[in-house]
Amino acid sequence: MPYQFEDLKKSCQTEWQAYIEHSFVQQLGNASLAPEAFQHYLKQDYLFLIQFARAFALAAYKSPTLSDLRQAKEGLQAIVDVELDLHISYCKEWGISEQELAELPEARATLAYTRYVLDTGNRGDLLDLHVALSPCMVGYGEIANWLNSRAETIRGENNPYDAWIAMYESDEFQDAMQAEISWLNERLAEVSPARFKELTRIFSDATRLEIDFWEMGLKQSD
Ligand SMILES: Cc1ncc(CN)c(N)n1
Repeated sequence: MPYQFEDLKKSCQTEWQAYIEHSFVQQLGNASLAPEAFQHYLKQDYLFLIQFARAFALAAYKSPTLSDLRQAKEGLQAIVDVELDLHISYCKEWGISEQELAELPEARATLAYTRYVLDTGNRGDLLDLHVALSPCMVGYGEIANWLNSRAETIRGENNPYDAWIAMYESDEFQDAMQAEISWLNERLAEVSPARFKELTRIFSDATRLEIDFWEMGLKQSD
């Protein structure tokens, strides 16, 4: 049976669920999250996105084909030209200036997660790198869908975090998520059981680091 992205999720079901349904996410959905926790998260996510852009630049370097190279270039461009600009204006709405963002130190959870992804990509090939990136690229889309499926989730102006949910449920993000799943499914269908086992380690590590990122936001730890 060829492997698929769903099999990566099944290989660490407990961790995946702990990531998607984390208290940070639940509190964001029911509008009970402390604004300070969200601001701390937003600041660190700015630093995260910068490193994430570097990971796409690494994906370009690791691309064996023109089509992979184009995909990496588009990913890099989307983060640098769109996502980071959006993030900076969103931070402004939450009282965080661009100057403050530029001077922030990285929290340990940010350092650990982003450098893990970059190191995995450096040591491995393009598939290793994409598997390390996939909890990030797929998880937030799934989180938005999960929040929307819950009766406890408050949507609209009564939830100050509504715009955050809206961003990840947008067609643009959901399409990028599906494209990533398709790319992975094509490659995973061809790997051996031994190779798949290696990839499950990477996927589970990155998922656990996403959990730590939520924890960092919730506890406002540095
Ligand atoms: C930590 C983290 N993980 C995922 C995403 C969604 N790109 C994000 N913005 N930040």
